[in-house]
Order: sequence, then structure tokens, then C-alpha cells
Amino acid sequence: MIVLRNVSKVFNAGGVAVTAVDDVSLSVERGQIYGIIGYSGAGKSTLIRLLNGLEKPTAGSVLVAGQDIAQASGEQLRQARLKISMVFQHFNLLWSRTVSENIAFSMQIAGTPKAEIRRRVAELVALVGLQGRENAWPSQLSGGQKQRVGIARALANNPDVLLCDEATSALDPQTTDSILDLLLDINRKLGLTIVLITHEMHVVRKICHRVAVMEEGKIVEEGEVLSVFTHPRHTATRQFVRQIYATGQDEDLFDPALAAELGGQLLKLTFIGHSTQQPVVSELALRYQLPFNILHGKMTQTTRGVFGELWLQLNADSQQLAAILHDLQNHAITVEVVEHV
Ligand SMILES: Nc1ncnc2c1ncn2[C@@H]1O[C@H](COP(=O)(O)OP(=O)(O)OP(=O)(O)O)[C@@H](O)[C@H]1O
Repeated sequence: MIVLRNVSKVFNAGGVAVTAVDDVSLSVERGQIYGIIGYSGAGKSTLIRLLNGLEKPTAGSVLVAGQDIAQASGEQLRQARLKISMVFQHFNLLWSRTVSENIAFSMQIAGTPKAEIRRRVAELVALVGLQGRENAWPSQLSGGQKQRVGIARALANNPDVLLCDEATSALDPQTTDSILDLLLDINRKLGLTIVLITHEMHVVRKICHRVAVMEEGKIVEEGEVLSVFTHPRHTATRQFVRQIYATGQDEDLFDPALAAELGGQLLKLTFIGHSTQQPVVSELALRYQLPFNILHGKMTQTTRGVFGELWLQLNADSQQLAAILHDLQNHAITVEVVEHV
């Protein structure tokens, strides 16, 4: 649905060349929720503006639904933009228009017949859960409700792609979750392709299928959310992954040295995807009639399943240990026997 090839954007800031996007290539498939994460100044906003033609690249091509946005201009660009909608951090609602009127606005501009607009507005109001608030003014709405209007308005022209520019950054955590649930619901119901930019790993974890990590204009890491979460390679990615765990600090990680006095064996299990839902540990304890000590664990949910790690201590003989390792591997669980130090 979206293909970026060697895209760069260099701004001229008072005679100084600023490379906001530096040789970025990526592909987003139809129906995918694709997250672009990075700290402030990484180039995310510029990248998303390149996707809807608000910025022209200095080099490279930007294909959206088969059309080269970078080359399009005039009527061609206007038509292409109708299929690429955007949701903004600060909602960008028209304050002198009601909820219904905000949602209807782009259809009125496009000359859609009144009866069709009425039907579509009612449909969109129901989709985003704003029934009963149709005649409210934006100033009478909560932040979450305002963003629901922003999303309904963005969907009015049946876009192919929805771009979300820090769509939940102005919202509290609970409201953020409800908006993310709504985006996930829309993605599933309409098969809509969503590209979102964020500085919060929680957003990526909760709804994205794939993620690209940006730093200094470049994509430094890219892949399926689960594999990036479980095997982060770049320092920036590791920092983002740490955001997920409650304290987000290094001391949250388990220190095997503290388990040295327990003796026996120390196992580190890494779960990826469905395997965490299986009562693996209790099954093993029953099968081998051994007590498994759970020393430390952290699990987190993503759209593609659960991932996390679990540290176990046990006293098994070498035959039992080999059989246990074999069983764990059969459950698609990565297991590491950690030496006591
Ligand atoms: N119009 C512009 N003219 C000059 N420099 C710009 C322009 N727009 C962005 N930049 C520069 O490009 C770099 C990337 O900015 P961008 O806004 O894309 O990053 P970002 O990751 O979205 O950060 P933030 O979340 O703070 O907006 C920054 O150094 C910024 O100062």
C-alpha cells in the first residue's frame, strides 16, 4: 500500500542544511498498522508529511496506493490526498461547528448530496461511539471524545490510509487506551491501513503489527513488533522497550547472581507469541514431579500475542534437565540455562 524508496528530506534553515529524513526505505502492507517511533527531532513528523504530499522529498519516491505522491501535483495530488486522511495530536476541530458538522465538513466540500452526508455522518458517529453527542460543540467534549470526532472526520471519504500524528499524546493513559482500541477496531472492521507516529512504546505494543524506530532521520531498526520487542538491537530501541515495563529502569531486570545460593539450575525462558497462554510450567512440574521456583517474570501483550521472560530455578538431574529443555523447545519457548555466578 505504501512504499518509500531512498527518501530524504533536507530543509534549508537559514542557510544551514538540516537533514530531517535521511535515506529512508520502508513498505507498509494493505491493512497493516505500522508504527514509527522516535524521540523528538527524529524526523517522524516530516516523514508523515511526506506520505500525504504536504512535503516533497529532496530525493527518493513515495508511493501510496500505486501513486507517486512525490511527483503528483494539482488535481492529481488533491485526488490522492482524498484517500489519505490524517488524525492530529491536538484534534484540529472546527470550534464553531458541532460534532456532526465537523464530520460532514469534508463531504460538503466534496459536494456530496445532503441525504448521503446525513447517512454517512450517522454511520460514522456510531462507529466511533459518539451517539447522543451529535449536536455538541467541540468545547463541550472531553479530549477522548474530540479525538473520536477527529477519527470520524478522517474516515468520512473512505480513505485507503489513515495517518495518525501523535494521536494520543495529548490524552491521559485511560483515554489513550480507548482511542487505541477504537483504531484497532476500525482497522479490523474496515481493513484500513494505518500509519502512526509516536514517542510512546505503549502505543506500538498495543496496536501495531510492525514498527520502525527512527533516530536522526534514519530508520535504525524495523520489523514485526514481537521480534523487535524481544530482540531489540539498537540502543534507541532498547530504551523504548524499557518504557513498557512499569518502572522502566534497569534495576527492574532480574539479577541471576541473587539466586546463586539456591543452587540447582537456573533457567531463563523467553516466550514469543501464543506460547505464554499455555500452562507450561505447571505441566512440567506435574510431569517431572519437581518443584519449579518462579523467581522473576515479566509478560506483555501485543497484537500478535504475549511475549516476555520467566526465570525458574529447579533441582533436576542431568537426564531430567535434558528432557525439560526438550519439552520447552517443543512449546516454541526459547530456554537458556544460566550458569550460577
Ligand atoms: N520546515 C522546517 N525547516 C527547517 N527544519 C525543519 C523543518 N521541519 C523540521 N525541521 C527539522 O527537521 C528535524 C526533524 O523534525 P521533525 O519535526 O520531523 O521531528 P519529529 O521526530 O517529528 O519531532 P517532534 O516530535 O518534536 O515533532 C528537526 O531537526 C527539525 O528542527
